[in-house]
Amino acid sequence: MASRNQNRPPRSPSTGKELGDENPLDKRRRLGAVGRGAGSIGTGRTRQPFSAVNNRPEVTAAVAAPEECPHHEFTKEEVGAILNEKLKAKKFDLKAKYEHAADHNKRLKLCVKWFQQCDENHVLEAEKLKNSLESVVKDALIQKNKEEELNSIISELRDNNTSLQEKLSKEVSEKLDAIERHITENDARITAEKLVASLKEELERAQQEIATANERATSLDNTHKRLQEYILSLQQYNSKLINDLETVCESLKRVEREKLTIVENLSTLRCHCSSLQEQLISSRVSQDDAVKQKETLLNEVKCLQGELQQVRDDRDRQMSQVQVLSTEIEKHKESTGSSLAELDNMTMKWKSFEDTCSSQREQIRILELQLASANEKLKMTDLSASETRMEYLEKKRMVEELKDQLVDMEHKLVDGENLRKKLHNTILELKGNIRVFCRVRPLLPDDGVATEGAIVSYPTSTESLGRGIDLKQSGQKYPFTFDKVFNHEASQQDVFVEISQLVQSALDGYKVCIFAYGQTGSGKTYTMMGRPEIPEQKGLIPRSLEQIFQSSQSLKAQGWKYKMQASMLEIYNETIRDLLSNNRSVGSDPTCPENAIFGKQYTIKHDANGNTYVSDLTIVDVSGITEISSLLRQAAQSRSVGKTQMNEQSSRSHMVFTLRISGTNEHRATSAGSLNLVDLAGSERLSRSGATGDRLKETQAINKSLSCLSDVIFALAKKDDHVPFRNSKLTYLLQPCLGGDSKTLMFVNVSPDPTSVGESLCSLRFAARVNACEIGVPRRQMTLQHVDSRLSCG
Ligand SMILES: Nc1ncnc2c1ncn2[C@@H]1O[C@H](COP(=O)(O)OP(=O)(O)OP(=O)(O)O)[C@@H](O)[C@H]1O
Repeated sequence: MASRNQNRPPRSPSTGKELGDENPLDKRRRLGAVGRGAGSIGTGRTRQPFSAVNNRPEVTAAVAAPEECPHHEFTKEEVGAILNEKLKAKKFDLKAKYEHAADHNKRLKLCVKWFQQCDENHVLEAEKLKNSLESVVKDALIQKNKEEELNSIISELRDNNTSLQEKLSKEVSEKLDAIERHITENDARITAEKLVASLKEELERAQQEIATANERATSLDNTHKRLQEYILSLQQYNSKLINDLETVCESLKRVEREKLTIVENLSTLRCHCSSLQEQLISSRVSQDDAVKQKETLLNEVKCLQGELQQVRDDRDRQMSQVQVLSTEIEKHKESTGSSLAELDNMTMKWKSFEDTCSSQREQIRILELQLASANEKLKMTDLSASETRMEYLEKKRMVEELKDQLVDMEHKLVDGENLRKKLHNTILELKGNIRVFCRVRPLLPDDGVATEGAIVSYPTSTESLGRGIDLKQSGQKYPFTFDKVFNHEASQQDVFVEISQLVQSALDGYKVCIFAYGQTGSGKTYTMMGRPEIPEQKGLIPRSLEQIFQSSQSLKAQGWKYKMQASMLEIYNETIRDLLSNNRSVGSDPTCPENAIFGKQYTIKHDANGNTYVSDLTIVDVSGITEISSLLRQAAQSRSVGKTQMNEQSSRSHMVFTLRISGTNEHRATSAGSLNLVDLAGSERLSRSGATGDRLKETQAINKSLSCLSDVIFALAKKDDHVPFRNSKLTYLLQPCLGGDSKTLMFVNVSPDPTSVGESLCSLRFAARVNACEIGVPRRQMTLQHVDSRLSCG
């Protein structure tokens, strides 16, 4: 700032204007004033103010009354005004003109006088100035010397000054730089301060975050510890399970060995039993003979006793006769009057009677001997009969014991089989595989006739008993093993027994999916739905629902309450259709556009828990089997069915029945399970189906979605990163069941029809692929509060 003032030109002290801007008259006046001032100093006269030095409004007063003020000082403008003044009076007003001219003259005189005075003053001043100039010149010489000195000093000073200026400019530039630096530093400091402030905020935030993170870390640590404990307990449980598994496997082997020995024992026991039964029968026969013999002997004895009695009666009678005769003889002898002839006669008679008596006595003795021997025989027979009876009772007891053993063994066998199934299921659950059951339907009247025996057979070896199936095609045998194989004799109840545990787990909070796959007419709909109106022919869907309702009723005693919601849809030609919608006309042609429910989107969505939802789908709250039965009837009537060359009533769509089960318990535990039962449309070769028009379109859509299903299965089996679930509505709908954490079971239905052997082979190969698929360990959606938080799971 100082340097800037230094560079400025000097200002006039009176006007404040810069002197460089001063006009020449003002300059002259200023100099005059200086001169007058100087003169006044030199002459000692009173200083005459020269108003030209300033432009104050004295001018007007001077012009107005010059005659009244003989020392009036004229300004340039006044002089100019007086000189240029013209006559303002009228042309013919000479008096006025004269007065004006006199006045003008007066003023001019005054002006001239003032001018002369000024001039005198100037002369005086000039002299004074001259004198002073001389003294000044002297002074000037002195001054010049001084000036020279001063000049040298000045030049030195200039040099100094320049160097100082340079220094100054340098310093100024440095200072400017420093200022700039300072500014930048200031800016930087401000930004740094801002940064510091923001950093402080961030620090605070970070500290807060650290604190929360620490809290989280501690909680995570706790969780980690708990998890580690849980993992440890799981590992222990796992190792215990593995140990259990090993022991169970060993016990299973032992059980199987025992089973084998039991089976052998059983067969030998059966043989023994049958021989014993034969013996029993023969002993019964011999006992019967002995009894008969005894009876005949008893009859004989009775006859003989009768005869003996008769003989005894005869003897007694004859004895009484003899006595009568003897008394008569005594009478005759006493009377001696009877004739000797009569006496001889009588003697003869008596003798003959005596003979008869002795012969009869002999007969009696013989008969008594016979009776004794018969009695002996009877005793013997009785003895042998009682022995036989004893033997029979002993044999009977043995048979009973064997029967008990047999029942025991059969129970053991069933228990062993159940244990094996349970272990097998546990192993599968641990492996996370899709389970596959195979079902072969009986031959139907419309099926072809096999030329070289049946195409389906079942191996009888212990390891594949009930699990193996062999398919014969062109003389070659293709063996397959599944988790269970049901032959054509298996009833609906036999099939249901095997899946009842799986169905039960839906109540326990698991997602369960059962679907039936197979060529058209192989028995999928029969297996899944059956004929609900005939009790023995009810399929898996009605049976599962009955079981679920019964179990939910019995679980009420343990404080569980369940809410169940049912929905049913079909995927027909890649379009979802609501089977429970009341807006839909029943039994109608699926290809007819009038059957579409306008405005309904039916889009499939999966949530984070792997639950599937279909928008706009009718969901019905159900609380009993009667409601379900009517829903199933409604759905069956709405389903798209058509006749094909392979099946009278062929399902032309994939049908999905879903029952969502949510349970709550008094202890605030909750479970959320679901049961998905799927009856797929049947695969069929276009060449065999004989389909045209809409049927052809349907068949193509069915085959495409089933091929998408097989693509998904193959990708899962290969553990591909990308599984094409979205390629079809069916696979996208089944995504949580195929690629998630649900318990999934597939039924592969096989037709024993020899003309379908190619399709059956394809189905069995596909099923074998499915059986090898690992989809993950089933996860239970269950929360248990107040029990053990570690057991809570999604
Ligand atoms: N286990 C069985 N016992 C008795 N009859 C059966 C059995 N399985 C299937 N059937 C009969 O076979 C015929 C075809 O069965 P179903 O309609 O269930 O086949 P599908 O595989 O569902 O065929 P589509 O895929 O064409 O619908 C029906 O008449 C059914 O009653």
